[in-house]
Amino acid sequence: MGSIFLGCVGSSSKVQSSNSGRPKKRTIPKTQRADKGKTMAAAASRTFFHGCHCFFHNQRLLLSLSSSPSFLTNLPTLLLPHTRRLRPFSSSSSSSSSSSSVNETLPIHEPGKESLLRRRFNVVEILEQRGLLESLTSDNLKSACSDPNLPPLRVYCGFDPTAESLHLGNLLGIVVLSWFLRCGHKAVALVGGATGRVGDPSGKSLERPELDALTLEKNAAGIAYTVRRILGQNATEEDSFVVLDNYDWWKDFRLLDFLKQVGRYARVGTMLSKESVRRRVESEQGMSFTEFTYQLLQGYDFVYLFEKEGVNVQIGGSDQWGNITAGTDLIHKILQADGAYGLTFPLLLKSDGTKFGKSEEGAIWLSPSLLSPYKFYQHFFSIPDADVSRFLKTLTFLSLEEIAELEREMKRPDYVPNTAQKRLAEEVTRFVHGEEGLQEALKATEALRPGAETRLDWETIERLAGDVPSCSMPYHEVLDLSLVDLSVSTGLLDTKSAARRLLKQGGLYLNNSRVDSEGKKVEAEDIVDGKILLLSAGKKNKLVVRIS
Ligand SMILES: Nc1ncnc2c1ncn2[C@@H]1O[C@H](COP(=O)(O)OP(=O)(O)OP(=O)(O)O)[C@@H](O)[C@H]1O
Ligand SMILES: N[C@@H](Cc1ccc(O)cc1)C(=O)O
Repeated sequence: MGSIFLGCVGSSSKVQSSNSGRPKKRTIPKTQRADKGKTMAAAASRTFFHGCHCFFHNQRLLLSLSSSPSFLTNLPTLLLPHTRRLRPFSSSSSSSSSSSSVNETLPIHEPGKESLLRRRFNVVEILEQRGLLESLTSDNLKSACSDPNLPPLRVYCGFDPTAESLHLGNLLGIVVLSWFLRCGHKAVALVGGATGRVGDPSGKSLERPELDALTLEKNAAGIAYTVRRILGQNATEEDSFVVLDNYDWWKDFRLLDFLKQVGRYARVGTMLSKESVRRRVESEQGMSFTEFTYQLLQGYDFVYLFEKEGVNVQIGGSDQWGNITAGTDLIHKILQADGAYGLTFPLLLKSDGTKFGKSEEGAIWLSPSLLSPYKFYQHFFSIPDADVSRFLKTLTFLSLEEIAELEREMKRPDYVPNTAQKRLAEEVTRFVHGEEGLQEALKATEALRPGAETRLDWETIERLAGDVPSCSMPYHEVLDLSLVDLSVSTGLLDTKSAARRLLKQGGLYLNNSRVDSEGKKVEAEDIVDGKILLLSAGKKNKLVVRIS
């Protein structure tokens, strides 16, 4: 498995100019706020204000909590007035139909809740400390996110349905949304049912292949389900997030209205200067007009969400900077409103420096139907020591103190290898697949460990068959066959001499029990529940044999 690392994690974040594709260290100039802007801002503010929650703490309490092992995992339970489970936005529907998703508006403000407002944890500082902050459109977000006199922020992150599942790279967006939720803010996960039809050119050297409507709908439903599941099982506050689909507001938007309401405010020079456009325009293939317009679609999404849902922060990977600033610019120009922010986080990169994306090879899928919790867990369990600390900071909610302690442990002579990886694998698997998924992964890991005491049953091995190679053989061919021959005829090992060598070294296993004798043959009682066998060559190379 290739190692992965987070690229360009700066010690301090940049505040970038919104107009150019290149980072500049200056803040967005304040536009003059016209009456219309005031109305919008007030409307946005009104919607933000409902259901807000708070943290009863002072600096001392924060410090003492931050030294507890998983203070922010437990933080809502410790500090929030409400500890109810989230109302199942997440499970109320298992698929997202675009028309129903738009009805999932965040609830209306409950009067009297403002009095509960206290100083909040500063989510931007937390992200910065954990290497999850690349750039901000304005430093004002740092104060806006922790000011007790302001309503909670509403933050959104978009995901285009270009595959049926999200992947590890997308998980960063969900983690960042989750940090906002943990710090008392509200979140919107946006599925790009419309933008997925256009294709984001950001970070792509070639035009994306067009997907048919049915595939897009299926993918959108899968992604909405995954985000709801993950945020739902990790949020403790009812009504703190919704999942929307931008097809809902794009499907009836007519071209002439778009040109009048949006296109008129967009400057072609600015659009051309975006990183995603410049690179493609200079390429041999060039860029279609369709993909060129992408930034305006995502830009208008922010305008729409700002106006209708009171969303005032958009987050995304650093490749999204151009699209996010297209949105803040349009909010300034169309609505003449301040108070919209963009925040990007560094991309999770593979060891070859390429973005870990869903259309790349070897994606670590978040959907259990594409990658079992066991395989997901194993991925993190096998991460090189050099990457563990960064992954703990960016993908888990463990306190920095606890991570530092794990780092210290790793340097001790009596350190048990993979202890930190185990913790990482447990935390990330629980976050993505829930406690049940984690237990499934742990059970499978134990069952697959050569020499494990666990008695294997047919169901356990059958479940593993999705994760390891498998084959079928008739009962009469398997019975009495030597293990050496079986290893070769099933393709587990290439040659009989390789099988004999491994057996002598003690590396050949049948149903987790070491095969000691070259003469060992398959007996009726070796066939688990009369249906299945598990062969292992060493720790990692496994094969399931179904008996037909
Ligand atoms: N490797 C990554 N690291 C951090 N964020 C990522 C990564 N890949 C995608 N994202 C973020 O996930 C969000 C959704 O991205 P998107 O839907 O384009 O997925 P994608 O995996 O990049 O798709 P594709 O591979 O088709 O470009 C964006 O904010 C994007 O920046
Ligand atoms: N452009 C984003 C997805 C997205 C779509 C619509 C938005 O409004 C926001 C984000 C991506 O491909 O990564």
